[in-house]
Amino acid sequence: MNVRILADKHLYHAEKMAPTSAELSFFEPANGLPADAADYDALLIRTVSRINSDTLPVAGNLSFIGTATAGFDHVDREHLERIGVRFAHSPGCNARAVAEYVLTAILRWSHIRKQTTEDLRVGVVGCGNTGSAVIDLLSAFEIGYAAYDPPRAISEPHFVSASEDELLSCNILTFHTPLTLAGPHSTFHMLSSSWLRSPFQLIINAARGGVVDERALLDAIHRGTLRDCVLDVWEHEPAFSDTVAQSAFIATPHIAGYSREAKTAATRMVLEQLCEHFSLEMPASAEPAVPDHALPVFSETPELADFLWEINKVDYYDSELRKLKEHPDAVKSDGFNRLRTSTPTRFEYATLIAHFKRHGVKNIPEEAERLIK
Ligand SMILES: NC(=O)c1ccc[n+]([C@@H]2O[C@H](COP(=O)([O-])OP(=O)(O)OC[C@H]3O[C@@H](n4cnc5c(N)ncnc54)[C@H](O)[C@@H]3O)[C@@H](O)[C@H]2O)c1
Ligand SMILES: O=C(O)[C@H](O)[C@H](O)COP(=O)(O)O
Repeated sequence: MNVRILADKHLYHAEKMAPTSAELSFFEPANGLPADAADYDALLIRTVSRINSDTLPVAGNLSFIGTATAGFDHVDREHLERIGVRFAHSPGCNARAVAEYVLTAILRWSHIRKQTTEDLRVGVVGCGNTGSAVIDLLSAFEIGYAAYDPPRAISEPHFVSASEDELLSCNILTFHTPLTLAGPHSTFHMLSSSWLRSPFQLIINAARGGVVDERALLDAIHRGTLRDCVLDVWEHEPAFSDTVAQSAFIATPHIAGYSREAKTAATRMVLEQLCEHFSLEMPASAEPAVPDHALPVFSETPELADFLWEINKVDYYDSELRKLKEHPDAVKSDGFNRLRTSTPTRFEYATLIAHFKRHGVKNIPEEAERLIK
């Protein structure tokens, strides 16, 4: 069978990793789903393409849709089941990348705000792939945490969730749940004025816009019960509120999970499921290699927070996003999407540190060893 695949043109390395026997075509997601999408056998998307009964009323030839992402709130899975299309995603593909973003943000914040990490207790909301990776890094740096995930405690008897009271007594909250609009554990506006009655030093949302009520967040900042927030995701993405962005300690355009390792894994995982579905052979794929020019110079050993800030791209995304402020919504949304798709993706810390050592970079902080998995 000649399998015809239609893929988002920004799907990382799709052309290098797709089965050679399949025919691969691309679409520009900014223009919506192409009218002929259902003529293909398989569709590969990212979070920016919504799949539901309006965008894809009938399956046509399609028997497989895969999103090369961990989250799938952009896909109506019940609709796909009704029209007989298999759905696949890439669970855990970017857990480590998001965890490194969160650690970097916490260390940067505590460095600038002059807080010692011993005084921090981080409430991790949602302890699946990403929340667990965050906990691994917090543990590696001896930062206290409370693991809050009541649904997981129900499905996994060995997992004990922190109580809501324990969670709300933390000074930092970081969110790692899916966005769900209904059900007993719905997460829409999970962080609202009710939880924000408790004082917090820092709120981090690298899950989905909508999990955090931005209006309640701003109110808490204005009231002084919340000191700072770090936002990677926004309620009306790709549009974002200037006021919220300007109030944020760090504001980024949904790139917490954007490492080359994560992007490679995301594409690979979804293609493996596609190959299994169509009985195709998956070609061997190589891990991304760091280009030689990416070498920092440290005249003396920096603090870990500065070292990570220097070698990460969070600072770049943050300053570029802020430059979009006060533009009309269409320009901001376009800029937001462009920043996400045209910025060369970062490498994870373990890869970078190994590369620096190989090339004799001096004065790497000793604590950076804890980032090697
Ligand atoms: N910013 C980014 O780049 C980025 C990257 C990856 C994932 N995400 C988002 O983060 C979400 C989580 O990712 P993951 O890979 O860890 O998913 P996952 O499915 O492995 O884990 C999600 C966890 O959240 C828990 N949960 C669900 N409802 C909850 C509730 N009401 N209270 C507490 N816990 C709850 C689940 O029980 C589960 O353990 C994704 O769905 C996606 O939306 C964002
Ligand atoms: O859910 C996910 O995996 C993340 O939000 C992911 O980083 C989104 O990636 P994109 O849709 O931009 O490729």
